[in-house]
Amino acid sequence: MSGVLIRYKELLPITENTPMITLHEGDTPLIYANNLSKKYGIDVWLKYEGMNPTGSFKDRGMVVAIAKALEEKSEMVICASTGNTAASAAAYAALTNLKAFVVLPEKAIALGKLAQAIMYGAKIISVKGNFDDALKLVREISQKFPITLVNSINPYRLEGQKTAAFEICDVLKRNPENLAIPVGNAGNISAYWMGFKEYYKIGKIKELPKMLGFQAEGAAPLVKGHPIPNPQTIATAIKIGNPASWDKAINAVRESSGLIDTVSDEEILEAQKELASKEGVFVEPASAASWAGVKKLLKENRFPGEEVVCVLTGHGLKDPDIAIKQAKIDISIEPKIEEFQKIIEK
Ligand SMILES: Cc1ncc(COP(=O)(O)O)c(/C=C/C(=O)C(=O)O)c1O
Repeated sequence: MSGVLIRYKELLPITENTPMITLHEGDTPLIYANNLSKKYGIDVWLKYEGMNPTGSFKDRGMVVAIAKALEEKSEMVICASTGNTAASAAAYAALTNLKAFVVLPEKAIALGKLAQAIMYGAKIISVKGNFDDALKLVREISQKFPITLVNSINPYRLEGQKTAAFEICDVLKRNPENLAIPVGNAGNISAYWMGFKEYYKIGKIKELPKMLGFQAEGAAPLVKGHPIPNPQTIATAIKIGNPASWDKAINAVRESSGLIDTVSDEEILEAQKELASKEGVFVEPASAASWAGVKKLLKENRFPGEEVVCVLTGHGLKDPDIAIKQAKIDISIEPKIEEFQKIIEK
């Protein structure tokens, strides 16, 4: 049987009472980007987390958080979300007959994610504010009501998400030299670092990678060094002004001698297009921040080394609006072969 709970049982907080649930999350592709590696002169690997059951890396952590909630006889779960946590919580709650409340910043959720939360049957609550306001509210709710909070402040979330670091090392049979990752609420960069350190401790890898975190220019509290009250970016998944795992993320960057930097919305959209058109890997804008950041470092001659694994955190179909806005329908013709003839002869 596949799934995160089974595959890394010994390294997860699993007891004999933990229900071994799964939507067959994890074991996502680690793709060698031939074209990008050739063009940019470094080895580029893509960890395609969009291939998880609900289309983002959130499933890794959610399966552990929901399994532990069931073990603790919880009947309701809640999360604030920019969309992917909500989609994942709704899916695993559906699987396990838990009631899920998802609290979303109004008018800021990508279409695909909203569709998922609706179809999986979550109770959708839209708040008049941003993600940070929503997170503050759900923290208060989970203190006051018998509802398990499943945001990445729930330690079981990071426990599950660290398994992506294990998978990368298992496939490469070593640690990667550098890991590039988008940073919003900062749980994922913290979870990867936790995973690499655990693998190092048990002798599975001989060295530790540098952690290269990237935030959107208009939503970069970790880079600016203070919360951003009104974060702005087209990459709605990382439109977060006050990350819950702030200290863990800074610690991961510091301990790994890595860095945290910003990328513009333009650089994000360019990277999203390049990943799709050059490697056939379609990711949502926030995910492309990892590749956009590597390109920025290469351009400024600051890239540390010769290899990188870019974490591509969510599938491109999550945010079709953004993708369609980038495209233009090239040609419209009468459905006649002669019309096509004119095109191909140009
Ligand atoms: C596609 C995608 N890429 C990157 C991030 C940033 O990860 P963290 O730095 O661990 O927050 C998110 C985060 C989304 C939420 O926080 C949510 O869904 O509420 C994401 O969906």
